[in-house]
Amino acid sequence: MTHTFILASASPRRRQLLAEAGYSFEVDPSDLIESEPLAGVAPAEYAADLAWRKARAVADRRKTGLILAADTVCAVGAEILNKPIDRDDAERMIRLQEGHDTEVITGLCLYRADRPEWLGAVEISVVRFRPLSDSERRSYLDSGRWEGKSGGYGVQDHDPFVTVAGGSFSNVVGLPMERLAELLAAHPNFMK
Ligand SMILES: Cc1cn([C@H]2C[C@H](O)[C@@H](COP(=O)(O)OP(=O)(O)OP(=O)(O)O)O2)c(=O)[nH]c1=O
Repeated sequence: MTHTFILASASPRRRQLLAEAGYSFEVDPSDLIESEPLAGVAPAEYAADLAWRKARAVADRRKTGLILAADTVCAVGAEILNKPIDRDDAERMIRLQEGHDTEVITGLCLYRADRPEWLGAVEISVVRFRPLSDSERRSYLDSGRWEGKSGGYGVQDHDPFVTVAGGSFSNVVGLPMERLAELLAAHPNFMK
């Protein structure tokens, strides 16, 4: 079964995952300015809230249609890692994650602009981050592959220092495809 979504995202990874799974959709990014997490906010709460706000921003503009939005963050303990703002920030994030099992959390929101009604979910995967030598770290940071990616890495880029040790791979890349399919199957009336 295919569904027509409005994908409220500028992420090429989300676009690719949805297309590969055979969903029909158009792209209309939210352009939401992502606020930094407030102290004490749990990563799952933060990601779910941002996904909802991205969906809501597009729903307000479009007035009709089924909006799909997501937000992915990495977490080391309670510390939330968003997209690095520059190379130094990427280095800070990489160093924080080295030698740890980290969590990658994606908040997902399906929002019906015409009613309005929404469904939300949060998916958590575990990523194992091995320590890097100084020269490995430097050459990785020089590569710029950290740009636009939460935590400063892309598990899909096949960098040898990160592996998914638990949970969904697509969730780490930005969209938990299994969870999306479950949500749609569990709420058939939502689609009508
Ligand atoms: C951890 C990780 C994140 N990412 C990406 C997915 C997301 O594009 C990005 C997290 O930032 P997001 O704010 O979730 O998304 P975005 O700004 O790219 O796009 P939009 O808000 O318009 O939907 O990090 C990877 O590509 N690979 C990874 O391994």
